[in-house]
Amino acid sequence: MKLRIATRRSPLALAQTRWVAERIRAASPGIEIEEVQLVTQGDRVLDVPLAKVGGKGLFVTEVEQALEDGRADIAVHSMKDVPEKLAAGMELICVPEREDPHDVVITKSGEGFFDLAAGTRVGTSSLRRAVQLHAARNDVAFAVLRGNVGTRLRKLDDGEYGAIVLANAGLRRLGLAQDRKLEVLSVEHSIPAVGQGALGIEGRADDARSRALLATLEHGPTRVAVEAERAFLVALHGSCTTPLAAHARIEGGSLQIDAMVGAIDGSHVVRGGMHDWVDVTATEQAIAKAREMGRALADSLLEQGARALIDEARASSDPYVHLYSKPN
Ligand SMILES: NCc1[nH]cc(CCC(=O)O)c1CC(=O)O
Repeated sequence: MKLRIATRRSPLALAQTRWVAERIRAASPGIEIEEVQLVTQGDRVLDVPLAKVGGKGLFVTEVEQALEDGRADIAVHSMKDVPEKLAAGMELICVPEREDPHDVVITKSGEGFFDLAAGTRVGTSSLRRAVQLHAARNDVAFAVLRGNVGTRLRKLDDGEYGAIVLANAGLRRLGLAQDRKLEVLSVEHSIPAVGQGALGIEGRADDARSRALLATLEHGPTRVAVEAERAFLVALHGSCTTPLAAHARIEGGSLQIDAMVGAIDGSHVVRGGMHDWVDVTATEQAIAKAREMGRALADSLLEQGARALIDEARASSDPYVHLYSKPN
């Protein structure tokens, strides 16, 4: 029996794909797994901020096409890069257990974000990160930072930046977290991106065989949390330049969601949180409730004026001009 997995060729995408492959093999000994490696549009334009060239779909569309064409059975994505809507007939057929979802600040000498000297150049292309960190410290200078995780770390090592901000999950998956001086940012200081740290395994909705092969990887609490975050995202329908965050987790039988939407100039942030009990053993009901909570939290941010912030981000020809020292 053979399973073909479509994947991007970046080190992180390959690490994620091999993490999944290893677990499928453990659950179904004797299965043959083939990697179908693809170079996506998103991989070809690595020097431009992602938000400027068309956003999330860039990494996913060409991988998804391989599923539609029948060149692959499943595709492993970073959940963070999965667009609001998948192609017709496609589903997230498995959501494995989440890695650490938090953002981290990495420096060469190990000082924390609050110890950085005023004026320090902080590398991140994420307006979500910049807006939230600006709220905590308006005296550092944000600068665009692109490239895959290895490239970004090299730019820190080369002294182009005094600090950089990345997802801990990517570092950990690449085995790069342990030899780095980093500070994990709490949800209080930086609410992670929708889906951060989770994987989304996409397949054809009618492909029962792939779904069965992945059944042991499915992780109920992660699925429920991700569904809440994605319902929030869909309700607000931000563009890829919207400083927007939502993070959900299950704590003691309760689902907690925290979310924010910010102005691209960092002048204004609306935030909110919500918690309610969920029974993750009754997954369908828990998912329905999680989605309702995500939508309700979106409504509460809309009541606080989130729409104007989202529209402003969408209309801006250069959303980086306000908070970034050297827009490009
Ligand atoms: N936007 C690129 C991207 N997509 C997923 C990850 C990291 C892993 C994850 O969030 O699951 C990263 C890099 C980063 O934000 O540092």
